[in-house]
Amino acid sequence: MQLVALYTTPERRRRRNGTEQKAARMTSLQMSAKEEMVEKFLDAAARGDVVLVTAHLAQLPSVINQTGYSGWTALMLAARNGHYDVVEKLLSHGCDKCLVNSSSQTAYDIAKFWGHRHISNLLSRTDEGSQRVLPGSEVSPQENYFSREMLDRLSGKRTDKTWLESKHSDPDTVYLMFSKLNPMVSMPQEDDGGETKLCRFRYEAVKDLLQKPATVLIFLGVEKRKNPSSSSDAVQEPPAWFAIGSDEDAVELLKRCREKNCCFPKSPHRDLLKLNEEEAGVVAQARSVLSWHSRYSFCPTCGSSTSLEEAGYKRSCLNSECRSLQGVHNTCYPRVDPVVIMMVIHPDGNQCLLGRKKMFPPGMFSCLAGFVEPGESLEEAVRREVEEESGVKVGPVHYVSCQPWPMPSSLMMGCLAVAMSTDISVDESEIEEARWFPRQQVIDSMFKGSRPTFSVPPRQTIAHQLIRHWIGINSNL
Ligand SMILES: NC(=O)c1ccc[n+]([C@@H]2O[C@H](COP(=O)([O-])OP(=O)(O)OC[C@H]3O[C@@H](n4cnc5c(N)ncnc54)[C@H](O)[C@@H]3O)[C@@H](O)[C@H]2O)c1
Ligand SMILES: [Mg+2]
Ligand SMILES: [Mg+2]
Ligand SMILES: [Mg+2]
Ligand SMILES: [Zn+2]
Repeated sequence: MQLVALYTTPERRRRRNGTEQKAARMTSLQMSAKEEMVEKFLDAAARGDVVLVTAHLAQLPSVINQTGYSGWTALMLAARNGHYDVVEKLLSHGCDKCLVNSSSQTAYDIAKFWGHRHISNLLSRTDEGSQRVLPGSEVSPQENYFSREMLDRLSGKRTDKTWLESKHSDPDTVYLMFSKLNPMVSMPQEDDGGETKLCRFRYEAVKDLLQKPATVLIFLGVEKRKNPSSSSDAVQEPPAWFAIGSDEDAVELLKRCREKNCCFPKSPHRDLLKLNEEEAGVVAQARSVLSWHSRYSFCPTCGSSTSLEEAGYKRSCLNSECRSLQGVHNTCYPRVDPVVIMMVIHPDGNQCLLGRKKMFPPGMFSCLAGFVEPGESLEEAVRREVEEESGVKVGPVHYVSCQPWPMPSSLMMGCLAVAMSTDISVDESEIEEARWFPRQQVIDSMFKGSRPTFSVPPRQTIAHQLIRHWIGINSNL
């Protein structure tokens, strides 16, 4: 294993490799203020100056994962030099512990190589036996795309008709427009960083639609307060958000919007992954509830018509004799389909099992996944789906994090699992190919290193995050 030796000052650090030699030719005057700050931050981390590290993070939070000229992050430097308190501080600020240096080492690899066991334990909490390949809980919870909640759902208000009506006509209320389950968005312009944005409407622009019987209106929640202590917030309620599902012609709906480049995306699997994290969370909620309404127009118990209640969160049967009106029935409420998605680790701890479906883009491999069946635990669903799809037998299973997946309404529960057998025999009806991939090959593909032999799904998918998670916690030393 190749590890660059460590330096404690920016000057010494830059002398180490090609990039560094180039940087050494650069005087500090030529460095931009930002670059200089990054170098000072990295130097503080390498020296174990937790006070200075904290000050830099407060001044410029984006510095946290920067690598500077050495290609090492602050976490790697602190892990190299055994600075436990700096590692702890960086983790508590949400630093990315999966990043690798030019030798494909994570901070965990580095701490382990240099014998800082208290730090490698902090970075992964690895134990003996099967725990060796199946490390424990994350230091900070992982947040997946579609998971962020920018709205407070205020479910208690769903039955408060007076409050809801006052919010309908409130000039601050935000309405999102959906056609065939897709939100109206403005497509990226050159000057806005390539982000797709939701089109937001006010009451005046949509009030005629709210009167139409075919319109489905969902109360999504009120904006979470960013600074709850501010005095103006105490008197003013934060804006409420609603989603409108309309059956009007999409071209007519688009005419209502004054923004440029508006459309209803044709490919949700691609286009809904381009929103910012906050809007993605709102779309996950709205799209799943709207899709439930579109699929459950009639009572699943007796087939009668239903009425929409509780601000879009309930459908009640209109047949007074129906069983669904006695007691609580899950047919009346929006459905969520649980799915397990798993990163299966080889018993040697250094390879993982990935598969590809026929519909995947050429060369892409991903984690295996499957629907949880009735009366089945998460762990059993993982074992059954992996064996069905690849023939591999799985032992211990650990939950990592989950992701709402609004196509139309899955909850992806991400797990790590240890294989107990290694022979692969794929179920060709579901999977075209499954293979064991060595860690180095996965790192090369993930970080576009040398000669990637395959591709992984985009960062917005939990599959991608599970693969990164494994790279970050599992060393190949
Ligand atoms: N976010 C991600 O990273 C990610 C990655 C992989 C899969 N997924 C999602 O996970 C879902 C499940 O994965 P899978 O397709 O491999 O599952 P799977 O292996 O269970 O196979 C799917 C088949 O199971 C059957 N099935 C059983 N219950 C079902 C239900 N409630 N709804 C629909 N079909 C059901 C159908 O015949 C379907 O074709 C997919 O729909 C996909 O959208 C998301
Ligand atoms: Mg399956
Ligand atoms: Mg599957
Ligand atoms: Mg299945
Ligand atoms: Zn009924």
